[in-house]
Amino acid sequence: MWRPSKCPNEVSLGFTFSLPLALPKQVRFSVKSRVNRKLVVCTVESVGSIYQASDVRISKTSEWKALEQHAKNVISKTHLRDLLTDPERSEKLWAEFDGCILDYSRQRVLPETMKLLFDLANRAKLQEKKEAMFRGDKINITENRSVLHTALRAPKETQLFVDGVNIIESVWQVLEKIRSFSNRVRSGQHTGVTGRPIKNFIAIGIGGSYLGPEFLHEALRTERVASAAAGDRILRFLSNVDPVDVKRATDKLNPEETMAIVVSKTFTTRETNINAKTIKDWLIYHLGDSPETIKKHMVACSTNLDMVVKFGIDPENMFPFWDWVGGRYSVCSSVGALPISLQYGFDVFERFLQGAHSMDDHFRYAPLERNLPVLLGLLGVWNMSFLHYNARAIHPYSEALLRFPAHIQQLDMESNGKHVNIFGENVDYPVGEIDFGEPGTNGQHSFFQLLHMGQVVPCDFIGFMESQNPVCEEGEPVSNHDELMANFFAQPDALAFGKTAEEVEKEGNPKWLVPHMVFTGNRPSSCLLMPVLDAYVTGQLLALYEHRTAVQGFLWEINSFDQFGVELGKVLANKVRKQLNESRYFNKDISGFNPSTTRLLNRYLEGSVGCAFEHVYHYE
Ligand SMILES: O=P(O)(O)OC[C@H]1O[C@](O)(CO)[C@@H](O)[C@@H]1O
Repeated sequence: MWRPSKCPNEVSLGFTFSLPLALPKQVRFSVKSRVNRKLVVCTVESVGSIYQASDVRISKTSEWKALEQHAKNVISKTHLRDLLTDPERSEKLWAEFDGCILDYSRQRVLPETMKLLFDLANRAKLQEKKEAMFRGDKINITENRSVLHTALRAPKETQLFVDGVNIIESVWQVLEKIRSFSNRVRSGQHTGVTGRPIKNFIAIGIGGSYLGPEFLHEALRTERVASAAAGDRILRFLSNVDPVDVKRATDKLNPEETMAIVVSKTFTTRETNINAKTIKDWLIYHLGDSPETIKKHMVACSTNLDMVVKFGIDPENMFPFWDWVGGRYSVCSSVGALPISLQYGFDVFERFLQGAHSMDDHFRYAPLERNLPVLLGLLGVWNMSFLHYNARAIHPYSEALLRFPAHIQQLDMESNGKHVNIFGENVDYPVGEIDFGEPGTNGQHSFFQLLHMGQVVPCDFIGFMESQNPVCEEGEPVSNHDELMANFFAQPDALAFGKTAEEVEKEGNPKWLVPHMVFTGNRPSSCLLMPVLDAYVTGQLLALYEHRTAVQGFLWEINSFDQFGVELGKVLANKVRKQLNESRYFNKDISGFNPSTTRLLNRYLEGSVGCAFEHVYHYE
């Protein structure tokens, strides 16, 4: 597939086209064309040979049809209760890598189903697409960008050239800068403006500039090595533009000992900019309005040096990353590296990178049949597109992963929540699940009723061989971690086997009550069993789920790496902001909105602002 790029500004060719060529690498050449009678010369570049407009669309291939038939004629007639009696099947539906075990025998599949899914993966050129991603081809075609979060965790000695630059060298330059800066702050060499050591950090960012680092921070907070390294330091996150979040983030912190880390890829995100401004004012109010205050107490992670400098942050205190790192894939860049290294030390962050890299290599090189992210991705496609389950849940049996479901929710839903394929055509099959989850056992006492008796939601159960914080309570039959894990083992079987009317009756329940107590079962899930949750394992887990999302996007032939869906709401908020400014301070009537919004806005304006500006600014 080919796309026009580098056209003169006034010309938008607005199309992509294919040539009957399948070239192995990206190439560029120029074409002359007449647009509005003007002769223009554009550079045209291949986005690689992985997508050809002339290819048969995935849902029209014989491999896709075979799976549809298989779902209808074979799988629909099976029940997990029966499938799980077959030891050979259980043995086959199991894969292991580097301490991580995936048992997918409770998925509604047979070994034959997996074979058909591998055929589909081959037909979708999964191997080539993976390779194109790792190689740095511009597979994010709508934004003309490479997708190289895997380069963020590549070992220092490796090389990867993108547009003539060895990006691994750039990655490690930033990591080394973070290592040295975090060492200086942690050792007290870099103090606050009043000379006090810095021991509180507020990471200001939203979406991908927040959820990944927060999940990682929570995962490490109770881990032995990381928590010892953190000492009495405090790391908090400020994401929501709700001023209440400012209160929560700054509550009881001494500004003299606090550093704000502004994390924004674009540095144009309204929520982050307002929060950064609010924290800047908070620091200035308490520490004085001198350039030193900002220099000592504010740093940034961004791709936008100009805006960082304009904001007033010393360019020396900016830790860059690159346009080939998508926001939701950015936790391994300075976005996660800086806050986590300040809180826990760089060594802990480096272990996290190593875990992620180990999973990257496995994803890149292991055969499909033993490849954990590929297996998870294929099962996702199977459940969504062939069995039509449109949601899925993640249940980590570890409180330390309490923010993991939220991170995966953004990662996956922002990536695969699409309605057109890579060619711009409507997809004629369901893509993009609704992801949600809670740590077990909390989820069990909340929404599991629906999972057992209501809609069918495929689940991932994530458990750990050992606890981060082992406790044995005298008089109890098992340790607290075993108690937790008893649930990890029980829930998938309860979902799979259910309980028949006959079984309920046998328990002596009155007849009228029986239907209320029947569990239909046949509800699919996967079990991931991992070693104790440390920085390395957290890295493995992250990469596993990042690649699962990519696999699904590759098979569905969608672009998992853009996010235009978040734009429309932002544009409308701009219009509302202008209206609020004009109505509140310049007595203008609400205009230009539909009747429902006009009514709501009028009602809202009856409320009090609760604070005042010194000078009212007319917003344009
Ligand atoms: O890092 P930035 O540029 O502030 O963007 C924050 C987030 O906003 C989004 O663009 C949309 O919500 C995310 O993709 C991104 O992670």
